[in-house]
Amino acid sequence: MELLTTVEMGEADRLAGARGAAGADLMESAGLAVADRVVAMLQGRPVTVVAGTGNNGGDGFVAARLLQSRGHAVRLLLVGDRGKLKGDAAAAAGRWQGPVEAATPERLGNTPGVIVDALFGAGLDRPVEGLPRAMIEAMNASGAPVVAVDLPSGINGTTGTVMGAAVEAVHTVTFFRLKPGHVLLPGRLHCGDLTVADIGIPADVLAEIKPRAFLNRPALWSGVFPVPKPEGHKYGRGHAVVVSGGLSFGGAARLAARGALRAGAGLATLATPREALAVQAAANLAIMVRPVDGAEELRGFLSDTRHNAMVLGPGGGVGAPMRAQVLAALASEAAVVLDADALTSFADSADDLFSAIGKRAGRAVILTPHSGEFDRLFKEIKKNLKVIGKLDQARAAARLSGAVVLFKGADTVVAAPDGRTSIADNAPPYLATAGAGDVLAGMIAGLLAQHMPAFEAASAAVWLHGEAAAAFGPGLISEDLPDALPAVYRRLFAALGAASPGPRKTL
Ligand SMILES: NC(=O)C1=CN([C@@H]2O[C@H](COP(=O)(O)OP(=O)(O)OC[C@H]3O[C@@H](n4cnc5c(N)ncnc54)[C@H](O)[C@@H]3O)[C@@H](O)[C@H]2O)[C@@H](O)CC1
Ligand SMILES: Nc1ncnc2c1ncn2[C@@H]1O[C@H](COP(=O)(O)OP(=O)(O)O)[C@@H](O)[C@H]1O
Ligand SMILES: [K+]
Repeated sequence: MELLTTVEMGEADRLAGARGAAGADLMESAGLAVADRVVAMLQGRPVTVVAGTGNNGGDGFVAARLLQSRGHAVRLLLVGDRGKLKGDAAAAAGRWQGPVEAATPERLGNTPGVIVDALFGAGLDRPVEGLPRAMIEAMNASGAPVVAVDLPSGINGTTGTVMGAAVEAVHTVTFFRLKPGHVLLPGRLHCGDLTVADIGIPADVLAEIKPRAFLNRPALWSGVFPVPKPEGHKYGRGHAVVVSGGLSFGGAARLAARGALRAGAGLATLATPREALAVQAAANLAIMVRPVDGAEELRGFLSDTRHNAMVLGPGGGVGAPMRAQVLAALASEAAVVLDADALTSFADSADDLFSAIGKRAGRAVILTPHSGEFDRLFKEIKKNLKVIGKLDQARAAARLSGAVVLFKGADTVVAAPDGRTSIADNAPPYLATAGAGDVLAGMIAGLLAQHMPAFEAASAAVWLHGEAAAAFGPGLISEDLPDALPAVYRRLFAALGAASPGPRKTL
C-alpha cells in the first residue's frame, strides 16, 4: 500500500477535484466514516467533538451533525475563532444545528463519553502551544476514549514525530491512504487502531502522484520473490557466505548463516578464521565451513563467483582488519550485506566506505544499521536539522552511501538510493533480542543469493523476520527465528498461489 505524505495527500485532494469530486462531498464522506466508527463504540454515551478551524475541524462538524441526527448527545468545542472557518469547513459548520462552544480544558473536563479529535490533521505545520496544546493535554487527561480524525492532533503526518504534544487516540480514522506518520514511531503509537476510509478519491490519482513510500507488505516485493521451481537445483538458488568472527565470537555468524539457508539460499558457507574452524565445523551440519583468514584470503574466496551473496560484520570485530575485509568484499562480484561491526568500523572514515560502494556500479550493497550504528556512520545526516524523521534520514543515507539502507527498529525503514522506501509495522516488541539482527542480515543474503533485487530483498527479509517472530510468539530468542520461517513461507507461498509442488496426483 502506498503511503502519502501530507503534501501528496493535498495533491490527491486537488487531483480528485480536477476529476470532478467536490471537496464538500469528500468532507461529507470523511465525517460519515468518523461518525460510523464513533457509533460502534458509544454504548449510549455522549460525544464531544473538539474541532479546529481547518478542514480537519470541518470533518468534525460533519461527524457532529451526523451523530446528532442519529439521536446521540453531541457537544462541539471549537478551538479558535469561528470567523476563521473557510470554504467546505465553514459550510459544514453552517449545517451543524447545535451550539458551538469556545473550547477550554475546563469545558472538556472529565467527559463521560467519547471524544472526537478534529483539531489538526494534515495541515499541522508548527509545534502546538497555547490553547491547542492545552486542549490536546486535556483530551489525554480526560480518561475518555479519543477517536482521531485523520491523525492524532500534534502528530506530523509525514514524519510521525510529535510536534510539541499529541493526542493519544484509541482509534484513528484516516482517508484514502495511510501516511508515513501512521506507521512510523511515535506516530503509530498515538493512533491506536486504524480505519482507512474510502471517501471517493479515485485511485488513479496515484499514477500522477507517484508515491515513493510504501507499507512493507508482500504486495511490494512478491513479484520478484524467489519461489523454488520444480526444475530448479541448489546452485540455481545461490550460495550465501557469512564471514565469521574469532573463536568466541562465532555465534553471530552461525545465526546469520542459518537465516540465509532458511530464507532459501541453495548453499551457505561460514568463512571462518582458522582459530575458530574446529568449533564452527562441530557446530554446523547443513552449513559448510571453510578456513578464510583476513582480507586477502577473503578476496581469493570470493573470486569464485558462485559465492554470490555475503554477510560481513556480525561478531567480526571493529578496526582496520574489518575495514580491509569490507573493501575486499566490495571489490568482489557478490551482493554484500554489511551489518554491525562492519558499519561501526567506518565510523571515522565513512567516505572511504561510500566511495568503495560507488565503484560497484549495479552490484547490490545493503547496510543494516540500528539507530546507534546509524548515528555513528551517518553523523552528518543526524546533525542536519532539516532532515527530520526516520524516513528522510534513511533516504538521505541511501543517497549519500549509494547503498540500500535498512534502518532497524520497531518501524524498520528500507530506503533505496533512488528514493523508494518501505516501512514495516509487523515486528513484535520481543524481536528486540540479542542476535535477531544477525539472523536478519543472513536472511537478506539468502534472498540476494536467489537473485532478488536489493531493495525488494531487504524489504521482504524485514517482513518475514517480523512474521517469524510473531509466529513464534513471546519468549522468542534469536535462535528460534530461522526455524520459525518455514511456517511463514508456507503461508506466503499459499497466498502467492505458489504452494510448493508436492508429489503429483495421478488420478
Ligand atoms: N483529501 C483531503 O485532503 C481531504 C482532507 N480532509 C481533511 O482536511 C484536513 C486537512 O485540512 P487543512 O489543510 O485545512 O489542515 P488542518 O485542519 O489540519 O489544520 C490547518 C489549520 O491549522 C493551523 N495550524 C497548523 N499548525 C498549527 C499549530 N501548531 N497551532 C495552531 N494552528 C495550527 C493552520 O494554519 C490551518 O489554519 C485533513 O487532515 C482531513 O481531516 C477531509 O475533509 C477530506 C478530504
Ligand atoms: N521495539 C522493537 N519492536 C520490534 N522490533 C524491534 C524493536 N527493537 C528492535 N527491533 C528489531 O530487532 C532486531 C535487533 O537487531 P540488532 O539491534 O541488530 O540486534 P543484534 O545486534 O543483537 O542482532 C532488528 O531487526 C530490529 O528491527
Ligand atoms: K485530528
